[in-house]
Amino acid sequence: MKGVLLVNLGSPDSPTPKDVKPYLDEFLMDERVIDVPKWLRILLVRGIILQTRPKRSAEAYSKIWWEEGSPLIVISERFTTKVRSKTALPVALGMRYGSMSIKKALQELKGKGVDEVLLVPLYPHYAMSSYETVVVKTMEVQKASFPEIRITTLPAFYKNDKYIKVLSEAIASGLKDIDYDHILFSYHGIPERHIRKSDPTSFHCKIDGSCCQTNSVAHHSCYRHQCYDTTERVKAFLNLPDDKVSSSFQSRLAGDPWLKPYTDYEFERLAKEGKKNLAVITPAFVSDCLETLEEIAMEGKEQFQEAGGAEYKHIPCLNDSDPWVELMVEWIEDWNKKEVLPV
Ligand SMILES: C=CC1=C(C)c2cc3[nH]c(cc4nc(cc5[nH]c(cc1n2)c(C)c5CCC(=O)O)C(CCC(=O)O)=C4C)c(C)c3C=C
Ligand SMILES: [Fe+2]
Ligand SMILES: [Fe+2]
Repeated sequence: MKGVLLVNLGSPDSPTPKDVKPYLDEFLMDERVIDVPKWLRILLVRGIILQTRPKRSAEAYSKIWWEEGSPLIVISERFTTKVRSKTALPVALGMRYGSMSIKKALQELKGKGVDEVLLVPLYPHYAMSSYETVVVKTMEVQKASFPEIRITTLPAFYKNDKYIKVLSEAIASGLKDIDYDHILFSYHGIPERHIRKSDPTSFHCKIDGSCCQTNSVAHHSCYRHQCYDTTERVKAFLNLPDDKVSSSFQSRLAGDPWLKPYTDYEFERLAKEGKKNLAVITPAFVSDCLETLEEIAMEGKEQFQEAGGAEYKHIPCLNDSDPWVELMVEWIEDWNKKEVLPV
């Protein structure tokens, strides 16, 4: 019997340093997130980062936490409930990090007689620290505990026509509330090194981005190319003026160079260039979370206005909106009935 496993990133159990610390430990000790030798990762994560970050992150989580829990978890649960109500297949939700594990979700599916699973990493773009780590972890759990289950993975959908339509229409609806001078597409950043590592040709990806317009097999796994592609496709769908749209990368950790331009520098640059009214979209995330609600909707607004900007609007992620739920159900049914996956 077929079933569906939706996987998002995960959150701490509560916005306290006590619960944030083990969550960050699991997250940052992932070799696809901090990709250095294990001894150095232990030194960096446990010896340095976890000494101070849990308190700072807990404060940030406290600002956005809902009565029902972490926005990312609550939204993912609402999405799952809606998807479940529109398909006959069993649908389970797991998280890559934290207590809602992938193992528990697979156990739930197995309990319902499922032996063929469609794995849906809830990320539009491929990055080794997001999409890839979900796939690798799920395969590890499958091999160790559920050898009878066969897994098929939904490809990254960053350029799928139907996804671009749903995303563009959500953006168009958000843009009605602001007489914008500029629209910033802010994607979660990754260290520059990661896109080199994900390049199967070992020579295509250039750190300056000059490679991303040339067609290459490397783009199947080039996060930066895929982000720019999403921006271009939305721009074309909505017929947005070229000079009013740009892309940037947020949420970097100190240390190595990350993908540029950096979102926080862009807020300042755009305001200083005289852009008064700014709309910000965050398409690397399908659900609102710490990185969109705190870093972009709260901190970003302050940064933009302090630098001279006036109106500022963060357009929400797709969350549990009906068009997004319906598209996911369509992909699930295509796989269920025709073994077809979205391209
Ligand atoms: C080396 C560090 C990190 C990489 C690489 C990274 C990539 C990456 N992350 C997301 C999506 C999310 N990240 C979120 C939070 C978050 N991310 C990092 C670090 C890296 N992410 C940290 C330390 C945190 C925790 C919060 C903090 O201390 O700042 C979230 C939000 C989680 C939530 O509970 O709301 C998401 C979602 C992607 C898509 C990605 C690669 C493309
Ligand atoms: Fe992250
Ligand atoms: Fe590229």
